[in-house]
Amino acid sequence: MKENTPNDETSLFTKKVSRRNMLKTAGVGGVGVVIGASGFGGLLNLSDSKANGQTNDVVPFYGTNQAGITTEAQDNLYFAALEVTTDNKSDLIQLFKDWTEAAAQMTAGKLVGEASLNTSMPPKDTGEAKELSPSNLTITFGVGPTLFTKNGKDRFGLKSKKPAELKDLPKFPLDALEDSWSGGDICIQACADDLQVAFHAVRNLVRIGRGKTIIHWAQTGFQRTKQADSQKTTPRNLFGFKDGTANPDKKNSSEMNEHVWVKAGDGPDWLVGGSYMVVRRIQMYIEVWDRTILKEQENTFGRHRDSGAPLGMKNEFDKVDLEAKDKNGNRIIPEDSHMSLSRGDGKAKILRRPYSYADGMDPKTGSLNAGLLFICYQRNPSKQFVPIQERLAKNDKLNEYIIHRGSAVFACLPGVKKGGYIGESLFR
Ligand SMILES: C=CC1=C(C)c2cc3[nH]c(cc4nc(cc5[nH]c(cc1n2)c(C)c5CCC(=O)O)C(CCC(=O)O)=C4C)c(C)c3C=C
Ligand SMILES: [Fe+2]
Repeated sequence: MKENTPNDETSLFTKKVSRRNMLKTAGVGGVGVVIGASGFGGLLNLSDSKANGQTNDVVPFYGTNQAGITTEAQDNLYFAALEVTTDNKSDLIQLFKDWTEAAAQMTAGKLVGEASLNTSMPPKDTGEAKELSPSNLTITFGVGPTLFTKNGKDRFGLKSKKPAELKDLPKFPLDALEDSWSGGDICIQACADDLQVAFHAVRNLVRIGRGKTIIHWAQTGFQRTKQADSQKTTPRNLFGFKDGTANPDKKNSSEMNEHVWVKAGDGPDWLVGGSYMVVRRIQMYIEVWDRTILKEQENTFGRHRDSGAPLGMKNEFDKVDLEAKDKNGNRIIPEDSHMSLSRGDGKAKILRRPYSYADGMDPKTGSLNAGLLFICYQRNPSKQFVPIQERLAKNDKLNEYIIHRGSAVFACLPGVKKGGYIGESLFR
């Protein structure tokens, strides 16, 4: 553990702006609130910093693409898959409008709706994020195949708009999928550097949707916090390995255009600027893994555990040579290792954005109920996730230690401009 370091001038200027301070600031009409900077020679004018968009933990909600896809992964996730219970298209459109307004408020660190002193009504905002900073909250909305047609019914007249790629994944060998962890008409992925902020976001959206939607399944997720790893090294999964090393570069827009964002000609125009999300809830047999010798663990992934380097190499980002042989002519990186199979010829890439989960213990076995909520984004699941998972499901050494329990595919909607609403292009 690192020692606490005293606040310095820089940290004062990057001090997080809490929802309470933002409200205070809004209430004084442009006159800045000065926070305790005396003695350090610096004053932070919250009004100015907010007006200039200088708060350091706000991810802009509006944009060409939705946030939460190429955004650097926050520490926590709250994911919900919803079922739509209304059959009324206008109600559904109004819901997306209401969600857009609330999501824009919450990601900016504000409360939902106007504050009210009416004690005869439930408050508009549920309150648990009141003093909390925006925490880099992102809220990402997606629509599942069943929003378009369910049990043969076209409830919202959207059937003709359904993209060919928006369909259930094929059944893979060893799948043990449960309905209670699969599918959904709509998904909400809320990510934040504070779990209470992420939970608050989903809770308030679900509350707004009451009478029109119900929760089908939900999952919290975590990774190491950036506070615990100030170097922001690649996070490790619950098997202790660095997970995310060979991801495409989120900051490289041409890579994102090639692998992540749907383009004109890929399918219906309403999804241009969106992306397909594949979610798999994968249970990890932690106790079995913990009894496995290190050499076998490393052969399973094809990487060294501590450094994250490809087997036979020293550093995490050293070039991978799947053909490299040892002095006996054997491959250094086993052909059935997770890296070898997931990489394949290296052409089909996905943007992985997974979170670990830990949900108590399995009452049947007494073992820890933990795993990975594997979330990935791509332009075309049939050409990206599916061929990779087909190779993994057949031969991956990792299959001895994991089991897929849930599966869902969503079309994540394009981004929204101020004045517009999420899903506008679909309902137009
Ligand atoms: C079908 C897609 C994938 C599933 C499902 C999946 C599950 C899964 N992965 C790990 C841990 C690691 N995965 C790593 C690399 C990696 N995994 C996939 C795809 C799926 N993984 C890809 C495309 C890659 C990159 C391959 C490459 O190009 O090198 C690694 C190695 C480090 C890294 O690059 O991130 C680890 C570790 C777990 C634990 C898991 C299911 C529980
Ligand atoms: Fe993987």
